[in-house]
Order: sequence, then structure tokens, then C-alpha cells
Amino acid sequence: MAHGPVGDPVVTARNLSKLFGDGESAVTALESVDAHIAQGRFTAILGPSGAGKTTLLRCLAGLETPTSGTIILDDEEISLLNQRRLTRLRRERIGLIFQSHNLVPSLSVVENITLPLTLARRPIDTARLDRIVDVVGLRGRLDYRPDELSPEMAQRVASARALLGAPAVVLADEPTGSLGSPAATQILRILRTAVDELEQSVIVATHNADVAAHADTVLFLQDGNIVAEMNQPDRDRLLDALHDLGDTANASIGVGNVEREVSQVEEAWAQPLGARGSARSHTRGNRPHDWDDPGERPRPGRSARDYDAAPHDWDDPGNRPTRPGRRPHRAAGSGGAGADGADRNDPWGYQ
Ligand SMILES: Nc1ncnc2c1ncn2[C@@H]1O[C@H](COP(=O)(O)OP(=O)(O)OP(=O)(O)O)[C@@H](O)[C@H]1O
Repeated sequence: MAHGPVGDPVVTARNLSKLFGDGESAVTALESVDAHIAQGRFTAILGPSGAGKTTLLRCLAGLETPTSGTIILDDEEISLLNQRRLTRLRRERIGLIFQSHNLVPSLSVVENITLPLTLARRPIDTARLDRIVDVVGLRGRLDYRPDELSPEMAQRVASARALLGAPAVVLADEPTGSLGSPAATQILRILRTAVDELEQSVIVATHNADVAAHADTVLFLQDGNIVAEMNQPDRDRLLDALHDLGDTANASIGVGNVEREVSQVEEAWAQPLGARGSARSHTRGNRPHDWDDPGERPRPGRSARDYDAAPHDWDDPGNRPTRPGRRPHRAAGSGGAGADGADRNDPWGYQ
């Protein structure tokens, strides 16, 4: 069975396309994407650099206007909303987590956690706040300032901030991209707990198979298409699937990400300010594969391969596997403008 509708969706995208620019220089970031995200589950969108993950999340958050297609989030068709209502939807029904924690330096931990509700003039449910503080493990640090926190602790605060308002969905763009492996695992456990114990719907966009392995469902995004789906993934099956997809689409998984800085959390709920120009070539995928159906695998029956032989630290740029025939979308660790001239430090376009 290929990727298709789910029984109780929190987000449904249909025929979603996003083109940047026009004419000769037009870039197709998303092409006729159908995405069905189940309520109360942990969904990972896994794809190489440039696959369209950030664009997809930005469209789902109403931060980017799709060129065509529809998005229904929590029973609301967001393409029909004007900017004011979109901003309200983001404040009230979407929790956002970025690669960089984007904490406001002058506010305490608890003030940062409650800031979105304060900005939205929503009451703070103290019982929920208490619960969230426990889930993220921040008790005893509520009076700290961001500069007194480790990157992991700061990302815990960012996670608590996204979870506090009990949003319909938490959208997280590479939430562990600037953390080492142990810290990344802690953040992913927090998101897992939010799903399992708070029935929170979570969507994480990542290039990293180890991150995606924490999800209930993985949607593989490649060149603006969802090309495969896997339920109850584990790392080996994911690497297997990526290997197959890499063979057919020359994808690159594991290309580095860089720290992003945004000073005011309010900006996260505002419209994107920046514009990025770029160009890339596209190799469109075939119809989606379903890795849960052995008969659907493109090349079944393969056993161990070199690629899987040694454990890799996907958070360590020096330890990323390089595989023949794979072409990185951009150089690992390249900050600032990428080869395509885009501001790669700020995929959300807030700066
Ligand atoms: N505002 C923009 N203007 C022009 N092109 C854009 C813009 N935003 C994204 N793109 C292009 O769309 C494609 C998809 O980009 P996107 O950032 O969504 O991919 P991604 O999978 O999130 O990549 P990464 O993991 O590197 O962040 C890329 O070719 C990118 O250069």
C-alpha cells in the first residue's frame, strides 16, 4: 500500500505544489504532494537537503502560500484563511520548533515557555505547564536565563514552548540539527513522550535516519515528492530504504545543517521576511513505495552491505558516510548563502 489517507488525520495536504520564481529560473520545491498525517502520532518527513522538507513544513504552518493544492489542518482549510487568521491559527493550533531554539535572551525559562500564550493573550493552564515542565525535565531551571543553558536545555525550553498550548500539531524543522547525538536523543525522547503520554501530534522534518527512527511513520520526501512511506521504522530499515532511493534518485542523506539564529520568538509567528532565489535540477520520483509491503520494495532480498556495517554518528559531520554515486545538494557545514544563493541559515525566512 502506498502513502494514502489515514483514519484520523490532523493534517491533509492534497496535490500541493510550490514553485519559487517563474519562467526559466522557476524552482519547483514541491510537486503535487499528497500527505496524510495521522492525529496523535509522531511523523517524520525524511529527505536529503533540498528535498522540500522546510517548504512543506512552512506550507503546513501557513508561512508559505502554496502555488496550488489544499491543506487541511485540524479540520480547517488553511488556503482559505487570510493573513490575520493564519497568524491566529499558528498561535493557537500550531507549535513550532526550529533547529535553533530561538529563545528570547532577556526572558527566564518559564517566561520563554509561556511567551506564545502571553503574545496570544491566552490564559496559562498551570496544571498543563507543570506537566510539560516535567515532560521536558526543566524543573529547577525555570528561573534560568537562556545564556545559562546548554544547547540541549535550550532546545528543551523550545520544546516546552511548542507543547504548552496543546496545539493541534507540533511542526519541528530539524529540531536536533545543531545538537550532538546524546542531546538529540533526549529531545527526541521528549517529543516521543509528548506523543505517547499527551497524545500530541508531532511532525519532524529531518535529513537524519536516526532521527526518523523515533517516529511512528516516516514519509520519504525527494525532489518535492513523497516517494515512500514506512511505518514503525527502525534504523536499519530506514537505511535500506534510503539506499534504494539513493540508487534511483542520486539522493544525499546526512548533509550537514548549520545553526540558525533568530532573536525574537514573536518573529516565528510572523510572516517570512526573506526571499531566496535558487535553481536546481529535478529528478522526479516514481510513485510512492511502501516499505511495509515486502512486495513493494524496489529491490527485495538484499542483505548486509558495507553502508550498514559500521554505526555512523549522523550528528557528527566528520563521521557522515560518503557513498559513491551520491551527490550532496550542498557542501556540509556551509553556512550563509548556499551554492544556489539561498540563505541556508534561515530556512524559515524570519531574519
Ligand atoms: N524562498 C525560496 N526561493 C527560492 N527557492 C527556494 C526558496 N525556498 C526553498 N527554495 C528551494 O526549494 C528547494 C527545496 O528547499 P527546502 O529548503 O524546502 O528543502 P529542504 O529539504 O528543507 O532542504 P534542507 O534540508 O537543506 O533545509 C530547494 O531547491 C531550495 O533551494
